[in-house]
Order: sequence, then C-alpha cells, then structure tokens
Amino acid sequence: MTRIVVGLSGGVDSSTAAATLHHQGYEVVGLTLWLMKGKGQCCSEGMVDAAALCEQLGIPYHVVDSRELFEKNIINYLVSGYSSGVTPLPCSQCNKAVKFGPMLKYAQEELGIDRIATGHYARIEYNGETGRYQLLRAVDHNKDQSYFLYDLTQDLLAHCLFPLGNIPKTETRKIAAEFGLSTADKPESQDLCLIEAHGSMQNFLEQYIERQKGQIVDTQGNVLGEHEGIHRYTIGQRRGIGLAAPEPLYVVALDPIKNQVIVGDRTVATQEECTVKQINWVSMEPPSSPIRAEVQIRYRTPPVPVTVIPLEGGDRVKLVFDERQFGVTPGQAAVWYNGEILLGGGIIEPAKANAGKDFLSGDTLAK
Ligand SMILES: Nc1ncnc2c1ncn2[C@@H]1O[C@H](COP(=O)(O)OP(=O)(O)OP(=O)(O)O)[C@@H](O)[C@H]1O
Repeated sequence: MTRIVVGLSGGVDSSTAAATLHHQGYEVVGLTLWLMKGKGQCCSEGMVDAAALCEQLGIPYHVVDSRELFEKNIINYLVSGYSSGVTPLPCSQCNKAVKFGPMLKYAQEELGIDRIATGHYARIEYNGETGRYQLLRAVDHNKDQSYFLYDLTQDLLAHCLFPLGNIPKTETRKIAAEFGLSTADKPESQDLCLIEAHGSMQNFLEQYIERQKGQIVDTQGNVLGEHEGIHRYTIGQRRGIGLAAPEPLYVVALDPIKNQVIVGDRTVATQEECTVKQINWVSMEPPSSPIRAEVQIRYRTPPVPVTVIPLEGGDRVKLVFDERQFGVTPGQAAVWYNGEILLGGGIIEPAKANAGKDFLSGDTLAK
C-alpha cells in the first residue's frame, strides 16, 4: 500500500483530499504544521478539526511545530518588505520554504514516506519528452491556486499529489458530505491566514512596525497630505488614501528613504514593462531567447499577453506587456502561463528598473 502524508489545515479541502486518498487505498498520515505563535490564532482550531478527521478516518496524526520557521521565513519577510515600500506575497514563499519543503523532509526523514499531498487546486503532470514535472491550472479555474505554487522545485513536484486539481470545488463539498466529514460545511477561508488571524494586514504589521508620519505627494513632489506609515499602502491602492481630489488618485510609488507615499492618476499608475527576479522555471527549461506567454501580476487579475525576455545571469526577466498594466506591484509574484500550463514566475522588482519612476528619491533608485 502506498504511504502518503497529507497536509491538513482543518478545512474542507485538505480533509477531502485526505479522505479521498484514504478511500483510494493509500495509507494516509495526517500532518499539520503549527505555524503561528500566540494563543487562539490560526492553527489551533484547525488542529482540532484535523485531529477529529484523522480519528474519523482511523489514521495517524502528527503536528509539527513550525512556528520558528514561519517567523523566520514569513513574518520577517513581510515586515522587512512592507517597511521598504514593497508588498510581499507571503503565500508562495510559505508554500516553498515553510510548507512543502519541510513537510516532505519530515515525511521522508521522520516517517520514511516519500509522497505528500495537499488540498491545493492545481494539477501536476510529468512530461516524458522534456523530463519535467509540469504545473497546470486546476480544472476549476475559479479556485485555481497554481499562481501560489509557481516557486515549487521539480523535486518537490515529483513527490507531490494534488487530489483536488481535477474536480470543481462544488464536487469537493459533495464528496466531503458523502464521506460524512464534519468539515463539509465549513466556510471558506476568505483571506490570507495572517489577515484572518489579525483582522487586517495593518494590525498584524503594527505589532512589529511603528507608525511613522510622512508626506503624501504627487509625482511632481507637491505635498497633498499626510500618512501614518508607508507600510499601510500598496501600489495601485485607491481606497483609504484620505485625499479629496477631482480625479481618483492611486498610490503609484512608495519611497522608504523620504518616507513618502506618491500618488497619481490612473495613467501614471500603469506600466508597459517591469523586471522580475528570483525566477523559477517550472514546466519548461529556462529559455535563452524571449518567449510569448500570458502573465498574471496578482492572484486575482486575469492573465494578459506578454513577452518574457530573459536577462543576463538567468535569474531575472523583463516582462513587456502588450498593453500597459495597472497596479504592477513590487513584491507580488508575476506568474506566466501558456494556456493551462504554468511556465514560470518570480517576484516583481521595485520601480528602479521601470521607466518613468523618476519621482523616487535617488537613494531609493540606487537600492
Ligand atoms: N498549517 C498547515 N499544515 C499542513 N498543511 C497545510 C496547512 N495549511 C495549509 N495546508 C495545506 O495547503 C492546502 C492549501 O492551503 P490554503 O491555506 O490555501 O487552504 P484552503 O484552500 O482554504 O484549503 P482548506 O480547505 O484545506 O483549508 C490545504 O488544503 C492543506 O493541504
């Protein structure tokens, strides 16, 4: 019987993934990574539900204390990112560095098990011709989570199963009900786990970052108002800027050196290109010449046509959009696809390399 470790968050998706594999004859071991410090946060309720599920299925259950790892990789990453004017995407970082890598290591080293599974909505296919594991969008495009998985290595993909990638979410709930799982009706998590735990990203960040008043300026440097810390803003943001203006104003840049929030109209908030670092090529070898693809610059933005141009050194690319894009946000992931197939992705770099951002201070540009 094939043994497999299933990552359990206590939600309906991972419960159904575990129950499905168990039903298919896998010898399933449930495992929850305990991620957040502090009483009553995030995982505690999840652990109770995950333990109940394992009891119901009659399978072993493990909890791995990963709070240090989460703090080192995610909390520090967020705090230093927001303090320096970027908006980091914690989920892809968490998947690679905190969840999949350590979960596989624990499975192999502590349990002698060589496979792991999660309730993510995405598909993995081995391509015999290229010898690569390809990551594909979930059949249910509305639930597709491949964007958050772009940074998984070939080795991780080779050891992973996503049992829900081929079914619509509605089917997941049906299966959960048929198996009589107590999580069948559990509401969807609506946001990042950190936001669910703290109410908002600002609440979370302000445990670590002090509010520091600064100026809100336009792209010519005229002072329009005051803010309470650049960590409270994101490129492309319109709501909550607190300025009355005839035309809607958007955050177009954040200058950590001058502690300024720079705002402009929608045209200033669009870009025709950007650079991307820390690239992970997933379903194809790194190309030596430009390729055409469709890119997503945020989880919920639709994919748009793009030319991906490899830059010297191999770890960065330039993205040239066919049409100017709004809200290209440093720190977020840009992930490019060929139809269903996720080709690669990386982290959008700050505006220094992006034309037209000369309203940032020299020091910021030199960073
Ligand atoms: N703390 C954790 N420990 C182990 N695995 C986890 C943990 N959190 C999430 N996972 C795994 O990652 C998958 C995707 O997590 P995500 O936070 O996106 O939850 P979700 O899509 O709401 O799924 P679920 O309904 O299972 O909570 C989960 O289905 C689960 O398999």
